[in-house]
Amino acid sequence: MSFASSESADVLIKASGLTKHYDGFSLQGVTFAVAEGEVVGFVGKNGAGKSTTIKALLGLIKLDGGAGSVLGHDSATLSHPEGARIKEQVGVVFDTISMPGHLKVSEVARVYECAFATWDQRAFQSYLGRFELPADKAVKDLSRGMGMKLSLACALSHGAQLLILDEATAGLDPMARDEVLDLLREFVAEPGRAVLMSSHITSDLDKIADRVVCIDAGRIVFDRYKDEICDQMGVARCRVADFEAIAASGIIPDHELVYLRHDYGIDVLVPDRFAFAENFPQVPCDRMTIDDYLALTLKGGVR
Ligand SMILES: Nc1ncnc2c1ncn2[C@@H]1O[C@H](COP(=O)(O)OP(=O)(O)OP(=O)(O)O)[C@@H](O)[C@H]1O
Repeated sequence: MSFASSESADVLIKASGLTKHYDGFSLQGVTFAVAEGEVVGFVGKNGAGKSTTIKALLGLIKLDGGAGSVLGHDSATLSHPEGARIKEQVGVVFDTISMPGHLKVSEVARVYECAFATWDQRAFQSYLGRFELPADKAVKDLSRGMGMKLSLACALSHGAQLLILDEATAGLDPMARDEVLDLLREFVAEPGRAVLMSSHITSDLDKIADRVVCIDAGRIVFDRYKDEICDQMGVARCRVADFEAIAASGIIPDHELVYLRHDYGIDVLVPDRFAFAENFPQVPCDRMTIDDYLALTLKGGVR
């Protein structure tokens, strides 16, 4: 298991040994941090524990063990009245729209104005324009993608310092997702800010994440800088004979030789694709994507 370190910059989110037991599922000592200036992608299979972790960090569920903190405040206190001021500084988007369906898009602002002293109506209007959201349409009549855009517009319009997005780009078309990624880049470019986003759309994370944290069955299985994965690593597309030759060469130590068999060959995780290409120029070795890395890590075998 590999863990990146966020200790040099200000830590805006900290999960320290979070545990939570449900019937048939447990979060098991989830530990990671998100530092100022970072976009951290939170990935894992369905039911791996991403939303549970996010809810625990936001103080929406009670932990059985460990502690979370958001902007330096204990997660457990965020749902108390004194946590309201901290929550103003956190923009949260879940994959479901949590606004009254009968409200028109233009009226949603009134609800937020009451909830957030920091509500910025001008910013909200500008996001409505940018996302081409129809002001006179009722929330219940929005498409899923439009609803997600509205939730994002709200999350970005109350002066948040931190964005926590749970599957927030699901349901958006590729162009809308690119727009949202641009917004997130703009957001995080301001000092003192960070983004934690869970997503199954790893191509989005390829484009924007600084780090990727992966959870599986309630445990963190890796926490790595994206550049380490995408710029340095590779996937060797091997025939059986290539695989045996790679194993025999010792260029990748046996206990690190992670592979995944397919009908058409064997994919091998290559820690340094440039060194690999020098040693095995005849074996095709692609740049590693986050998707490849997830598949190899979660489904691959170790020789
Ligand atoms: N309130 C609850 N009561 C019982 N079990 C729960 C509860 N909330 C979540 N779980 C269980 O916890 C596990 C993790 O769920 P969670 O929603 O955190 O997964 P996830 O990684 O966000 O999945 P997905 O990618 O499908 O959204 C699942 O097995 C789920 O059924």
